[in-house]
Amino acid sequence: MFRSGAFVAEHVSPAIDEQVQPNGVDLTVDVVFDQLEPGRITRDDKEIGDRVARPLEELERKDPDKYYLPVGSYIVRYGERIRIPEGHVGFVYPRSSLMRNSCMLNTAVWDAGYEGRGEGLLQVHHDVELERGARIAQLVFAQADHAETYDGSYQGEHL
Ligand SMILES: O=c1ccn([C@H]2C[C@H](O)[C@@H](COP(=O)(O)OP(=O)(O)OP(=O)(O)O)O2)c(=O)[nH]1
Repeated sequence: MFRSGAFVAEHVSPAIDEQVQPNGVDLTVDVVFDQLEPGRITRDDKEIGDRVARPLEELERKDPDKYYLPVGSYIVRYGERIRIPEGHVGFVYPRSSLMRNSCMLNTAVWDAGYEGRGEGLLQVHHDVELERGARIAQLVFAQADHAETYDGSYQGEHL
């Protein structure tokens, strides 16, 4: 069973009223990164390629609160601290207005016990303007059995 947005909001901070939806909580964009170098995934380890935060303003359109993103792919860090409670698994979907603007957010599984400010893969298929702090995604919780809780290398990231 998927939980209500009000329940999800108890595990997301900050979560103002505007972010709380019937079935989940909207997440905002905090930082957008360009990946600079290849990463590496081996049988027993992984390495994240170097990245750099994109500037918040561009030469011709000075507005320090906005990202102007040309077609490409980017890593985004969400603005909220997220905690996945025991007995649950989290999923993040793009906000439909993002998708309707030819952009997509690719996401993975959010494990029970994880806590941090997570990341997503933003695919921009048509240039787009995103204000820092704008809502771009929605987190939902499903109830789930599990043996252990998350204890990986991303635990506590960006808190
Ligand atoms: O779109 C997502 C999905 C998950 N996470 C967070 C929550 C999740 O619990 C954690 C680790 O995800 P996963 O287990 O898929 O990553 P991994 O590459 O297997 O890392 P580890 O070896 O630490 O398990 O990353 C995100 O930030 N973004």
